[in-house]
This record gives sequence, C-alpha cells and structure tokens, in this order.
Amino acid sequence: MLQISKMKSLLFIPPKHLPFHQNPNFKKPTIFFSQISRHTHSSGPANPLPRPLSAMNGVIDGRDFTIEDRSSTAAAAAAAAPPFGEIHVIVGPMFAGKTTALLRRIQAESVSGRRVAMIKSNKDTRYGLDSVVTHDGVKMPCWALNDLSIFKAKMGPEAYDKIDVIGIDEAQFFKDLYEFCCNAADQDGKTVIVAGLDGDYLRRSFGSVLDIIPLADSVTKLTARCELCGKRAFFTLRKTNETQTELIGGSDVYMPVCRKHYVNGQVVIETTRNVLESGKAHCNSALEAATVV
Ligand SMILES: Nc1ncnc2c1ncn2[C@@H]1O[C@H](COP(=O)(O)OP(=O)(O)O)[C@@H](O)[C@H]1O
Ligand SMILES: Cc1cn([C@H]2C[C@H](O)[C@@H](COP(=O)(O)O)O2)c(=O)[nH]c1=O
Ligand SMILES: [Zn+2]
Repeated sequence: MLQISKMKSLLFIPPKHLPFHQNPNFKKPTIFFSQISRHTHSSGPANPLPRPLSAMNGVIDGRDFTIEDRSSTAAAAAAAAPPFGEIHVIVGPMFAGKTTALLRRIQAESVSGRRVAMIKSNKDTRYGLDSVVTHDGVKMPCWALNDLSIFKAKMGPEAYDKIDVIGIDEAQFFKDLYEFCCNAADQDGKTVIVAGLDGDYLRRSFGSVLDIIPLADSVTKLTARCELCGKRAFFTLRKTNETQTELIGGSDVYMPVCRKHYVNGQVVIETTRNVLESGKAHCNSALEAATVV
C-alpha cells in the first residue's frame, strides 16, 4: 500500500496560545454577568466556557447594560485565548474521494508547519484500526475511537493543546460529532476537517454529519462514478438485503450510482426482497400444511 510520506511531526507550541484560563495574568471578573450575547444551541454544548470578552452585556432590574472592561487583565486574557478555529466538511457517496480529499488537506496543513492529528471511528475495521485508508490504499496513522469526547484525554491535555488541525474520517459513526466540532473550533481554536457520508443507503441523513453544516466554514460535496453508466454518482446503493443502517463494507456491499440507477436499483432490490419474502412465506405455509397432514 502506498503511504503518505512520513509527515514531519512538528512540535508547534505557540506560547501566546495558552488557554486564557491558564494564563497567570487572567483574573476572573468580580461581578457576575449574564452573558446574554452568547446564544446556546439546543443540541450544542451546554454553557460553553465563557471566552474573555473585553465587553460584557447584562441585565439588572430589567435594564440592559454593557460594561467595557479595558483593564490589562481582560486584554491579556483575550490575547492569551486560542484563536477561533475552523470547520470544513467533506461529504458525498462512497468512493467519491472523501478520505482522499481529507488526507490531502491534512498533509497540506502538515507541510505548512501545522501540527495535525487524525481520528476515525473504530467501527471501520475494513483496513485495520491504526490507519485511515482510502479505497486506493493510501494510508495515514490515526486514532481509532468510539467517541470523539475521549480524544483529549487519550491524547493528553498538553499534547491536545499543541495540535492545530484535527482530521475526522467516517464522521457518520460519531454520535458526539456536533459537540466535539463546536468545542474544538469555538473554544480550543482548532481547525477541524470532517469527512463522512451525508446519506445512508436509503439516502437519509446519516449520523450527525448534516447537523454540523450550520457550524461549517466550508462544505464540499464530492461525487463518484455510477457503476452502471459512468455518469456522476451522488448516492450509494446497497447491493445486499440487510436493512440495518450501519453495515461496514466496501464494493462487496455497496456501489455508487447516479439518480436513475439508484431509483431503478432500489426497485429491483425491493422487488427481489418481496419475492424472496413471499416465497419464504409460501414455503412456510406449504411446510405447515405438510406437517399438519
Ligand atoms: N465507482 C467509483 N467512482 C469513483 N471512484 C471509485 C469508484 N470505485 C472505486 N473508486 C476508487 O475509490 C477512490 C476514492 O476512495 P476514497 O477516497 O476512500 O473514497 P471515499 O472516502 O469517498 O469512500 C477513487 O480514487 C477511485 O480510485
Ligand atoms: C451507505 C452506507 C455505508 N455504510 C458504511 C460502509 C462503509 O464501511 C462506510 C463508508 O465508507 P466510505 O469511507 O464512505 O467508503 O460506511 C453504512 O454503515 N451504512 C450505509 O448506509
Ligand atoms: Zn447511472
């Protein structure tokens, strides 16, 4: 298998990027404020850590107020906070080149001196657990996790603070994708590049991939080639009869198809399934009749 050239693991520790709450100059404001300027998402992080705002808004006795805190403490804290991050999402059917695009972007970040880490779901056992692997065999070492929430602890907080870019492959399998991406980009200043299926074999939203679209700086939908006519493929057809949403597999189970061949293919699969089931039912009733006699 081809392997992306061993990436230089650059230790990039920007001293000024110490999280504000670890900055010795930062002192908590003595007055309590209701940070009405920060809206919380229903499914987003509950009460995210307040960022050191140089201005705070509040309400006292029904009257709005804003206090400008020009003290050096607030300015130092604001300067010490990590920069805001980014979220980039890559979606499409299977074989569209999502993992290839993710690895290319991660490699480009690494070559430009940023420190990177790659995560994939440990549900994806097709090519082993220690690497992200494209359908062409291009590999990159990764952390294979069940949940994204344990990444910081697994990596160690100090090491986590030092990385700049986090790649996530097979994002459709992570239930905590939204919260992780939101926190990593909004609070920790990370650039998060996410690759995953937008739709499952029934063309329904898969996992939380579509939930992070409102959080994203960019969204890229890739296409494959329809296996039946060679036109652009936007969907993934499951060739087998299983009906559970999560079914790990490659070209043995799935094929990318255009709209026409998805619709035709689904009709063929459903008709076949019905014939098989009615045949089974017919056999069962014939068997029952035989056993009754
Ligand atoms: N029908 C197809 N259309 C496009 N690429 C395909 C097809 N079948 C196999 N491939 C191969 O799959 C590669 C993409 O692999 P990968 O990046 O892992 O895709 P994804 O992560 O989107 O499933 C392509 O470069 C191509 O060589
Ligand atoms: C459509 C579909 C796919 N899966 C699984 C099959 C594969 O293991 C991955 C997708 O891999 P890729 O990197 O995009 O090639 O997801 C599934 O579990 N359910 C589905 O409906
Ligand atoms: Zn087609």
